[in-house]
Amino acid sequence: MATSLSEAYRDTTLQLKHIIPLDFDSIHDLPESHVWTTKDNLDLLSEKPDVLSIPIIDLNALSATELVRNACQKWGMFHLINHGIPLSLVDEAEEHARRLFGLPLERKLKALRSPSGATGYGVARISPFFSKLMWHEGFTIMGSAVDHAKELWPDEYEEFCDIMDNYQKKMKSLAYKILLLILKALEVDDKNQDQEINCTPSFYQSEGALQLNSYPCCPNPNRAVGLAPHTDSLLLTILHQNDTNGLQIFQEGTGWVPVPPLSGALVVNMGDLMHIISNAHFPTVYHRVVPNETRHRFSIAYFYGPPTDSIIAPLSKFQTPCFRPVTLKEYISLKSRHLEKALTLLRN
Ligand SMILES: O=C(O)CCC(=O)C(=O)O
Ligand SMILES: [Fe+2]
Repeated sequence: MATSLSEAYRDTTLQLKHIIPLDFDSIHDLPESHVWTTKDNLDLLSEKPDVLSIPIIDLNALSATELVRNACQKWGMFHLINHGIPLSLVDEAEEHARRLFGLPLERKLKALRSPSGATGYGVARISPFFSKLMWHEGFTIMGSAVDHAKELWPDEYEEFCDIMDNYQKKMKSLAYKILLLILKALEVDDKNQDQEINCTPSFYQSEGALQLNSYPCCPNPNRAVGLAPHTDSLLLTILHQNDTNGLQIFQEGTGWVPVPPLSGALVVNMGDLMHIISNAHFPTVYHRVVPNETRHRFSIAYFYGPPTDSIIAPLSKFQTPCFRPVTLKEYISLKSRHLEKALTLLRN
């Protein structure tokens, strides 16, 4: 039987300190557990001014394929405008994320992710790889949010679920459109997509996950980290960020480049699987979030991938594949044990 995405994430058991976030409401100073130093990977000084910025692409532009190809090659990321997602839906989803994170900690803990689970309230999944904790709390949804939503709001969970369902549905069809555009940018002929993509026909029956992120105002942002540097595992991520800075991407030879929010736009970034499929022509984006002293940042990330049993490999047009084939399930397991080294382990 096919493995669902949440089952694929269920093979690790974590300690509670790597699940339960801080009670941010009761904290006025940065606790030692959250103080990062250069040794802990805190490298804020290399941040570059706003002179560099990732491209803005209009989904309906005649030259969209060309623009996507250039953006993916150089940045692995772009802002997307005219994406067709109603802004009212994005606003509603953000509003409900705020409502969730605004609950008292005791209430949020009712929906705590279980030690071997994939969904619910908790710290970032990458947390066990770092000695210090992050200034962040998250809520992960895979499929229906109903079980956890009932734990949060026993009598009024339906609206939250409806909005998250609708948001995921719309994101999924947008992600599919973007995938087709990217395949075109990689010069995969429409007719030969199944053959070119060296994996099972079910590749297009995608699975996705929704990650709500909250980064409360931080008493000492220069010594804290919102979300530690990482790459996203699946094919591509579509991100909404509220009007608060924080996201940065790492550019080889340049350093950390800020990705300030652009009103009405969504941020699209390549994940590890796209890096594999493109035979490393498109970088997987190494990114992080820095906290803010006066503003509370919220973001909503939709991670889009193929079914977990799909085999992922460089497109067959690449004569010298630099990665060996891998199922998504196997890749998730490699990543949860080796984080960024997982890709290196697949190198031919
Ligand atoms: O909050 C953000 O901008 C980034 C979120 C992110 O990187 C993630 O959820 O994987
Ligand atoms: Fe990410």
